Amino acid sequence: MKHSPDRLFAQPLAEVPDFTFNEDVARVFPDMIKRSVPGYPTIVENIGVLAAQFAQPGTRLYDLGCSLGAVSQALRRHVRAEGCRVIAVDNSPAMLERCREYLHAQDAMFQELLRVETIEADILALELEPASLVAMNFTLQFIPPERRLELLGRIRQVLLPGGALILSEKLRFADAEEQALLGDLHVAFKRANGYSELEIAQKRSAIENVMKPDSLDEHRQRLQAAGFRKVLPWFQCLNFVSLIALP
Ligand SMILES: C[S@@+](CC[C@H](N)C(=O)[O-])C[C@H]1O[C@@H](n2cnc3c(N)ncnc32)[C@H](O)[C@@H]1O
Ligand SMILES: O=C(O)C(=O)C[C@]1(C(=O)O)C=C[C@@H](O)C=C1
Repeated sequence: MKHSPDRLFAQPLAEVPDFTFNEDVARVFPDMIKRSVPGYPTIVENIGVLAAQFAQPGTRLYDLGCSLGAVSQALRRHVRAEGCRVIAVDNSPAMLERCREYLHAQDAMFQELLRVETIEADILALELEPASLVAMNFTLQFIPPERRLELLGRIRQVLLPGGALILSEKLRFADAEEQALLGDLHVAFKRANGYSELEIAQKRSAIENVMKPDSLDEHRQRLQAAGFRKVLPWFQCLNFVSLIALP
């Protein structure tokens, strides 16, 4: 599959539009997310490894906000429980079209083992069914904050005993000094990955109205309010974290 380097914000824009997961973003997304999210390849691969410990035979594994299906592909590489089915959901037609192509390319190796169904839908409107694993890799931060508890509550309701939610998010920090330092370190990460000051600034203004990160405390409290009994971070790199939440 052909994907291109991310130069979406390289030229000065008269006005920076709000960030959306459109065709332009879908085309450069593998490069964009790898250069923007510290630890992304490690997180994705290890979601597969963790999922293999929670997946139960004959159950559903959800990948909510699947984008190009990186997590679904990792699930296929690692989960060995019999008769599981991956349900990959995204509301961006551009993302989902490419996701289907990538998964199709992987079918030859894994179709027998782990079937994948892709669904173009708003996860807030989707009827969830019983599942042993739900992964939301950098998706909740794009859900309107006032809808997050309700969504997590519905996920908690469908999770089977012994299952898990794996939730990865960008973090904000209540402490101003921590916020400033980790924000600066994240900018340094982007710079080290070849983004210019202009690209970093324009991406920030594109994303600030659409992506609303929470603090780790807010995540813990909300997950507990949604009925999860245990929340444990298994990965953090700078201001990006991944949590395991147990029903
Ligand atoms: C940062 S990307 C996720 C990256 C992906 N999980 C991965 O690991 O490569 C966020 C995705 O969530 C999707 N999304 C945002 N809001 C959504 C919603 N309400 N319903 C379904 N998908 C949504 C976006 O279209 C986008 O593809
Ligand atoms: O915080 C940023 O600047 C990011 O680029 C983060 C982030 C994300 O966490 O999902 C935002 C959107 C992009 O699609 C990829 C990465």
